[in-house]
Amino acid sequence: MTTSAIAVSGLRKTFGDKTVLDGIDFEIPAGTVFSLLGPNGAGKTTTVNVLTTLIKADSGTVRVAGHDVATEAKAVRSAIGVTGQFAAVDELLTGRENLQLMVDLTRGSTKVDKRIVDSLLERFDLVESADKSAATYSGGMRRKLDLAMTLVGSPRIIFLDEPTTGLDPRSRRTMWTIIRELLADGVTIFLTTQYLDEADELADRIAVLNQGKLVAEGTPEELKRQIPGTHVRFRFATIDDLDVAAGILPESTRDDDALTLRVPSDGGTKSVRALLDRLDEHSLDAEEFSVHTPDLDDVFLALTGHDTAEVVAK
Ligand SMILES: Nc1ncnc2c1ncn2[C@@H]1O[C@H](COP(=O)(O)OP(=O)(O)OP(=O)(O)O)[C@@H](O)[C@H]1O
Repeated sequence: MTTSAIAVSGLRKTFGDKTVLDGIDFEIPAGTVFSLLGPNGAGKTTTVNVLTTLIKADSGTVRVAGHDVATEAKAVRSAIGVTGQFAAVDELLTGRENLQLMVDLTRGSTKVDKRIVDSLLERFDLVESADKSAATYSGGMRRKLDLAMTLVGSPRIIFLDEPTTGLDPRSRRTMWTIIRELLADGVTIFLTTQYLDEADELADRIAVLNQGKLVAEGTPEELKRQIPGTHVRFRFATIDDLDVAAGILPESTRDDDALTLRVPSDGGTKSVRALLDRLDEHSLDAEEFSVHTPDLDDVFLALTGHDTAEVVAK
């Protein structure tokens, strides 16, 4: 049985007369990565804050790890880990001391648990700086330390609010590897990010938040198929075959040099099969065919209404 780690229904939140979340619904199966995308100010952090019990929703139900965030906040808090945009690192302490403090708080004991601290320092590539004060850390090192601190209590659900913002490519990769390892351990991850390639790389499902509503939800592939620009490309053996095919598929555009036809399509199995059937009716075989989808940047721009014309023109 698949259980939902997080279930959100009819979630609304207003600040004064500004409606930030206007009735949103989603479910996240346990052991998956869900990524919430949206332009600045869309309400991503507000969503994270409601789900992690930091602020109360105006209406709707939110269950995290089976508990209601409004009435069972304590149970929710003990099941989750949160790494925020503003790292919870204490700058006066060293990296090692920050981690140790978290161990002490989590375990309710002052006994030094050197092994978990050392293994986290190693895992996050922080051994060399472990005994330097966190004030000397770069933004990226601070983020890594912050996530390491989140992992001390082995939470089953982790909220990562823009975990790689400001990280150099190598640190981003380290983060991605760690996120994948967590996933392999069955942890559920709620990820907000401004990097669409990150969502593409890591997320099982993506939701796009715009003006208080979820304007799209699906796997990265499903989202890419929804927007203009998706097409099927056929390559033919001869110019004669290309001529015939262009007659059969008048909606296509042809490239005589490459012997290819580009046919607008949602790229789904049904549509591709229908195209192949139309060629088959004329006993025409393509040498090869491929489905081309726009990348997530295109999806994001199209769905959130920014620069749609530019996307369509591609
Ligand atoms: N405590 C608050 N009081 C009033 N308005 C708020 C409060 N918190 C957030 N907002 C407003 O709610 C909207 C959504 O903010 P939120 O931080 O959730 O967006 P976001 O999608 O996380 O944006 P970003 O990508 O810039 O972090 C913004 O217009 C913000 O100004």
